[in-house]
Amino acid sequence: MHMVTAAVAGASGYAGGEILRLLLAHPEFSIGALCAAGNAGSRLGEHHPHLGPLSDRVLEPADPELLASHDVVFLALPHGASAALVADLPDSVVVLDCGADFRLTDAEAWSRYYDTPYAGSWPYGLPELTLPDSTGRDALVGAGRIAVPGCYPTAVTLALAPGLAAGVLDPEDVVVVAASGTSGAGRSLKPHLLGAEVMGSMSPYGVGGVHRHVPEIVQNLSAAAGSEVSLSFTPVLAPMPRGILATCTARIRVGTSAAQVRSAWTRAYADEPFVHVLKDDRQPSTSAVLGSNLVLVQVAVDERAGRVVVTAAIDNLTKGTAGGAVQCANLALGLPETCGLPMTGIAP
Ligand SMILES: NC(=O)C1=CN([C@@H]2O[C@H](COP(=O)(O)OP(=O)(O)OC[C@H]3O[C@@H](n4cnc5c(N)ncnc54)[C@H](OP(=O)(O)O)[C@@H]3O)[C@@H](O)[C@H]2O)C=CC1
Ligand SMILES: CC(=O)N[C@@H](CCC(=O)OP(=O)(O)O)C(=O)O
Repeated sequence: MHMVTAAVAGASGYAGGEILRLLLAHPEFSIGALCAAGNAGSRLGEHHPHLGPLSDRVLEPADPELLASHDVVFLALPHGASAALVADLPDSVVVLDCGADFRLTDAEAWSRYYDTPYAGSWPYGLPELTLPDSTGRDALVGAGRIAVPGCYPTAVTLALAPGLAAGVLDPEDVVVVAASGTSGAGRSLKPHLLGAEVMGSMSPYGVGGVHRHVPEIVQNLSAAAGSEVSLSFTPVLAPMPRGILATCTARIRVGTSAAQVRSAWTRAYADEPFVHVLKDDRQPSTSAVLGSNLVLVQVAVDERAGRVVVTAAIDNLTKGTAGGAVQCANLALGLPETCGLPMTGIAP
């Protein structure tokens, strides 16, 4: 097979930079056009000095004709910018959208949480999503368009879907608190994300069910459960560049043993290369998944509260965005799913 040519739109941003880091190590991809908006004309090294071999590459405007000359296009753009670009891309180009534009199947939910017009929905790029009789992978093999999940939805969905799909959890009482590193907010200047505001401090935001990942998580968990899930979701900003740690609890169905609960997760993830259910009482940490496509999960039963407590750690830029996108591109192209993806974190 010839090398797969890939263009990256949004190359100067955090997600675009991480996609390029992964593509540089991928044996089947060659890196084509690197596109940006206001930073078009500058060199990639100004934005991503860590991507040495690509330092002198000049960023170009994200022109559909240029993108269309590649086998694969990764879009890492702000919400609302993808639809106009893909309208002019032929079906033969495989497109992975890291933005939210094509993630939601419910137009009404989109308009409640986003301020751009509803663009439609594409196959959802979470291969390990546990559904009652299948996985999310089925929709992705050979797909031409894929909506890459948000970072919180990746962690929370992988934490809870096995228990909901197995029917051991009550879908009507799901509570999640998840902490994220600041790169999750992207690179553009945000006053509440200046160093002095973030360093040495943690703070919740989007409190009270208003965060735009609520409908995406509900969509995923409801598909796993086979019925509408009721979710309370609170994100927390943590003083670190990367990483998400999600703490997810749900009521265990009466009559379910602790062993039955845990086996829902060990069965679902037994053959998943990136998702590891931790043994004993070890807990996931964001440092252990840094730079990797791994998801570390622990499942504990709080017998007194009658609840499961599932903790999950990912790197928001790797499995939470760019790694997920490359994993989906592998599936779309018929390559081994793990091809080119980091299976280990960096420690200490
Ligand atoms: N950061 C994360 O952890 C995650 C991000 N995502 C999603 O990935 C996408 C990118 O996020 P992130 O990298 O963090 O954002 P950044 O703000 O860091 O980067 C945005 C990129 O998009 C480019 N851009 C902006 N507007 C346009 C436009 N109209 N046409 C073409 N290019 C444009 C910017 O170019 P320029 O520099 O020239 O302005 C820049 O390269 C978002 O949709 C985000 O929600 C998803 C999951 C997690
Ligand atoms: C820390 C932080 O600000 N995180 C982002 C989530 C980023 C993400 O996953 O992305 P999408 O925008 O692609 O949905 C937020 O809460 O908005």
